[in-house]
Formats: sequence, structure tokens, C-alpha cells
Amino acid sequence: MKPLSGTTSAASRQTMSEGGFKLRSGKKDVQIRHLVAVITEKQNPRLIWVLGIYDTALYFGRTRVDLRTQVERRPVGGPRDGASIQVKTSPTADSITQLPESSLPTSFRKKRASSSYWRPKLHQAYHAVQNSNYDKGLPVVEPFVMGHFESRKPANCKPLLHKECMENWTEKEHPTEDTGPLLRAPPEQRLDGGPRDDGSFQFESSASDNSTSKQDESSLPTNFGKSHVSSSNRRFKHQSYPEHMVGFRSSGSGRDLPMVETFDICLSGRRKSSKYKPSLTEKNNGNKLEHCIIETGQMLRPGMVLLKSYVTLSKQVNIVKKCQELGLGPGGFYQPGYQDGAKLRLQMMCLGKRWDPQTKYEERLQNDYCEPPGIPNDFSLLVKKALEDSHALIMERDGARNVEDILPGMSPDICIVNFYTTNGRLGLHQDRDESPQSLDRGLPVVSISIGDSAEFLYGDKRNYDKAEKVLLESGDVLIFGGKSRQIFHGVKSIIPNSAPPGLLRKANIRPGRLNLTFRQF
Ligand SMILES: O=C(O)CCC(=O)C(=O)O
Ligand SMILES: [Fe+2]
Repeated sequence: MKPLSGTTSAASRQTMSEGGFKLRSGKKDVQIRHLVAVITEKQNPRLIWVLGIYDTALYFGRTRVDLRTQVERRPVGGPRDGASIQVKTSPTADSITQLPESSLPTSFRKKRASSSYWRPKLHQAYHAVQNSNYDKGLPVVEPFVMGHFESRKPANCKPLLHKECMENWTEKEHPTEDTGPLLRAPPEQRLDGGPRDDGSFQFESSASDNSTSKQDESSLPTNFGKSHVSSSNRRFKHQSYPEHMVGFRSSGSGRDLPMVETFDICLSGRRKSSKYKPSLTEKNNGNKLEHCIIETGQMLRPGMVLLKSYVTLSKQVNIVKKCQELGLGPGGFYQPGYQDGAKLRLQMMCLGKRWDPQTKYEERLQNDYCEPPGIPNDFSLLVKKALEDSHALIMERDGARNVEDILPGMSPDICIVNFYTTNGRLGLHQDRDESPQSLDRGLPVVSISIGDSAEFLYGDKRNYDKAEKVLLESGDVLIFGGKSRQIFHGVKSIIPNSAPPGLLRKANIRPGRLNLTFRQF
């Protein structure tokens, strides 16, 4: 997710103090009084629109809604019905009559109602409003879901009754040219020849095999679990948010830092299948010792080991909970992407050091300027134990005397945590941004899978047809080091509904897959 890169320039602050909000965007100024809403699409609940209030009306493309009479107010904290409109007027809505409607720029009212036109402006508006309110000691306006909207807005300009708004905004209309630049692949990068059902595209880098590091993904619909940054307190609160709620976290203590969308890897509320009774095996799995890896471990290649069902259920639950907590905090999950707008089809968070497909390793990432959270000690211990057990396996299977020649040990100082929703994936790539020494020594990547299973591909070349496939299930640990350190690998697909029921029940992880890859820089 790119930062919501609005500005809080002196000019915009000044304008705000006159009672309005002026955003310079290209040659035009857009005036917005307060941010009031975020709108998501029905099938594809990514953040697409942020609305502003100006005067007593709310503008959405060409639609004008009179706030005084026609907008329903509902408490913001409650559960969302996906098809309803939910509006919360700004805390300072009482003063919104100060600005005459006539001063609204024509462009704001009449400009073509396309998401590619409005979206960047409204994102800017959102960010600027937040910062401005913050500067003025006003509550930071809470973003919230305002029903579902299918790309095209109603064409009429007349004020709409609330009921009409709702019907129009929930109506199924087919997107045309209007997917917006952030979602469109440059033609030469498009891999699968067209839009996916969710309106996004898959990209593939045109880089040659040997120059390819992890960089070939696409735009993931961001069904974020979300909430808002507390108005009076910008410090992080870790909490669970309703599925598909849009939320933002402040990216640090500096007030001009961007707000970043949050992603909750867990669902809030109870799952429907509450009648589910755990099997005895499942109950035991929470407590029993790791399987005997001599029986369950597999050597896929020299230096490449798969430890099936290695992580117990209770440890998986702990990992999910820890990642949820860290993922909602500073330096937490975000959707990485590239300058041209292409996005990876996953959410990512880094522990220990930060890595991003565009910037590679760096102290702080540009999306939120946060330092990464540290790697929790119990994660590191688990990795070390998995390596030791792999060594035992290699010794047993190969009779190798110096197992470290085949699979070197390592102490992880970086962990890249990925969350794939069920339509997530990751193209074939090599992990080779670690230090030359680390790569030369073949210090392994240790990968832990939790949640839904993944079809994992690996091979010598970046060639999907020749790649081998292995199923990575919840609790599996895959290790690739030594001669296999720089294999090409990727995630072909996530298998829906394949996560262990006990994990769903105890950790309430959302549909999808959590993967942690540990490395030593
Ligand atoms: O999700 C996976 O199994 C692989 C992740 C990966 O390759 C990476 O983060 O570099
Ligand atoms: Fe990788």
C-alpha cells in the first residue's frame, strides 16, 4: 500500500484555518471541508474512495448529498452490513456551513466521475484532513465504510435521498475504463492477458532469470481488516477490527508522517462453525512434542528440507497472535508494490530489518518510515530448533558427517512475514538481497507456513513449466540453504478452506496463509 501521500504544506494548513480545505493537485485546487467516508467495492473490498464534506453537502463525483437531511448517521463501532451505507459526519460538522457552496471549484462538482481522477485526490484529501485536524487539536476523522460501490457512480447531479443513494451505490455496474492507474499493468508486464475477476491484474517482471529477485507480483485486492487511528491519541492501539473495515495507523510520532492502511490477519467475532468439536488428534496436537522429524522430514534437494507438521498447533496459534499484534502496529503489514503501481499479491511485514521489493533492505521503509519490530525470541528459538532437527535428518538420511556443508546453520536477524489471502500468490523469484557473505555461505532461508495450504513451486530456473511443486500445509517448515539457497521459488496458489479447524477456532486467522521466512543478513 502506498502511503496516503497528502501534504500538510503551510498553504493547506492556512486554508484550513480559514474554514476550508484546499488541496493543490496539479494545477487545480480541490476544496474539502472534512473527510467523511471511505468506500469499498462489493466484490473487492479495497479502499477506493474517500469522501469529503464541503459546506453542508457531501460530494461524491457528481453526486451531492445534503448532510442536513439525507445522510443517515450510525454509530461507527458497530458491525457493518456490507450492503448498507454508513455515514458519520465529522466531529466538527456543526461549523460546516461557513463556506458557501458557490466557492466549490467546478472541477470538484463536475469533473468526470472516474476513480482514476478522484482517487488520488481523495487520498490526498484524506491525509491532509487528518494532519490538519491533528495540528489543530481536532479529532482525527475516522474513516469508515460507506457501503459498496461498483466503480461507476450515478450520473445525476441532483441531491439524492438517502434511499436513492443506497440503491445507486450498491447497484451492480460493470467497470469500464475506470479501474484507475494504480491498478493497471503496463501492457508489457501483463502476464495473464486481462483483468482478473476481481479487477486486478497479475504482473510479471520482464527481468531476466538472473536479475530477478522477489519482484514479480501484482495488485492484490486489499480486503483489509481495519480501523482508524484514535482521534486523541495517535499511538497505536492493538485491537481487532471487523473484516473489511478500513483503518489506518499513524506511522510514527511525527505528525507529517503518512497514515498507513492496516491489515488484520485475524477476523474479529466468532466463526459460524462454533459447533465444531476438535478431534482427539487435534486436541493432542496442541500440546504434544514436535513429530519425530526422522519420520516426517523430507529432503527435497541438497540443502532443501521439508519438515511436515513441525510446528504444533499451540505454537501456530501463538505465532498468529503475535503476528497479528505486530502487524497492526508501527512497521506492520502493508501491501508492497512498485513505483508504477504494480502490487504484490500479499501483505507484508518485516521483523528485525526491513525489506521491500522496491527498496530492498533499508533501515526504514518509505511507506511509513517505521523501524521494524524485532524478531520475537520464541520465533528465533523455533528456527534454530528446526535447523538442528534438519541437521539430524540429513545426518540420518545421508550419513553426512559434516551436515553444515549441506545445510549451514544460521541465526536469523530478518524475518519477512507474508500474508496471502486466498487469491494471493507470489511469482517465482530468488531471495538474494541478503549480504554477499550470507549468500556465498548458503545461509538458509527457514520458512514457516500457517493457515491455508499453499502450492509452492521451486526450481533451477524461473520457469513455471519446469518448476517442481510441493504442498505447504499449516505447521510445515521448509528450509533452503547450501546449494539450494538461491533456488527460484514462489507460491502458485492458496488452497481455500484448508487451514486446520483448530487454528481457525483458536487464533481466528482470516482465510489465507501466513508465511514467515527467516534469514540471516
Ligand atoms: O510464502 C512463501 O512460502 C514464500 C515466501 C517467499 O518466498 C519470500 O517471502 O521471499
Ligand atoms: Fe522468497
